Amino acid sequence: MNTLSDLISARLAQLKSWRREFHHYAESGWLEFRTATRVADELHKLGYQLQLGREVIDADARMGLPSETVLKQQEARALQQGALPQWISHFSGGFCGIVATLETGRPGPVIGFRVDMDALDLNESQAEDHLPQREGFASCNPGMMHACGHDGHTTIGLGLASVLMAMKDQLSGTIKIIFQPAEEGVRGARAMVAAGVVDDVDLFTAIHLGTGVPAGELVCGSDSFLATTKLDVNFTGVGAHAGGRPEEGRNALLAAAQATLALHGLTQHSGGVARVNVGVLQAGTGRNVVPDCALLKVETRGVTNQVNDDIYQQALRVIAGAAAMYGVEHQVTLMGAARSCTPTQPWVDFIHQQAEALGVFDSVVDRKAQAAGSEDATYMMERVKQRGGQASYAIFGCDLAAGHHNAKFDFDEQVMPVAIAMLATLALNQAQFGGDQ
Ligand SMILES: O=C(O)C[C@H](NC(=O)Cc1c[nH]c2ccccc12)C(=O)O
Repeated sequence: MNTLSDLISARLAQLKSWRREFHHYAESGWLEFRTATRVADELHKLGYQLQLGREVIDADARMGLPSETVLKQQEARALQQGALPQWISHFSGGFCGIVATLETGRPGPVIGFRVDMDALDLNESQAEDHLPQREGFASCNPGMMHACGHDGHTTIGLGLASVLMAMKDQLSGTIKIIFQPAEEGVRGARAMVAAGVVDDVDLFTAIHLGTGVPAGELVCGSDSFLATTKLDVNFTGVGAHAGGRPEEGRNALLAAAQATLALHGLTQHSGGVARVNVGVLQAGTGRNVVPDCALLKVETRGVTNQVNDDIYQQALRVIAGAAAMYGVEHQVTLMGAARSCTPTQPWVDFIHQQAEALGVFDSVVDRKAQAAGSEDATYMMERVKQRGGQASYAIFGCDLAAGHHNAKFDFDEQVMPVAIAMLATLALNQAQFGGDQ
């Protein structure tokens, strides 16, 4: 009988080829058409039961969806770039989610894994010292780049699916692998939770590679995610002749500018860390026109859901106040959201103990004080916990060529087999959970 490590070794070339394909055809959030068709096809060939598109994405719970025009254009482009036509109808319109299920037929819990598939809105470096460029697999899509490692996550999900199917006679319970769109901007997970994809999951693990964790280290229960809300604000004023009749205008630019300055003062909270960022301010149309339009792209963050909710409510008051000051209309659109969430300690302990026993890590830690980012997998974790299940977020340390969200980001591909070995071990040994650890 093949051991887990033999099965993974036999797939190293396949892993590299998948990862480089996904990297080359990078697709931003809600536009993962080519990637999703390829993932669905591989999972189908492996023999997984698939739930696709609208079955796993609640249309109304999607946040930050691109326009109909962009969705159509990008789907057409994906087809030109080799998206598989037999699968595309499931994902059409921004429904690029997949859940692969393996029912072993033997009693046991439902163990769930979540990986994400989207790229960032970023141009990839074309410098020769950037390995993906040098080796010919840099993104072919302008303004879209896998600069956070989700190409690796997608590959880890497929590799895990492949080895678990090969070992299915040794598994019990049910295995569920969730491929999520639109993690960037924290837009996709809520829609999958609303569609019920984790409602039957007893043991849940989401993953990330890199994030500054050194190569050879595993963080079993990352717990440093900030709750966050992303919002677009459109101010609508009245244009007027800036010299002749300025008093007839209603200045949307000034409202947006006033709001921006006030928003950046909103980070005081006795509950702990709070953040506000206005990342984009666009306004006006011409030098001698009182600006009648302005757009702000804003995010709030907080160490707890409560802190973020409080800051968000204050932000809404500041925005409304700034609009009122200048007599302009304003409209707020929710573009994304994520929660803070603590992993459940028994599952963190189990991952820790299984990782030590696997013996492929130099260092295994429960948690790590980290740069403060956000993650919408926290929605899934919260839902699983609500139902009495176990949930955690594991980070696989690895060497990075440059930081996340940088045009020269690249990760050492050796992390992929390590992550697959770890996650497969959890699935193989989950019957031991809750017993004598
Ligand atoms: O809010 C978002 O858009 C999600 C995005 N998420 C990440 O970057 C993932 C992440 C979370 N924590 C870390 C720490 C370092 C790198 C990346 C991360 C963020 O925080 O801006």
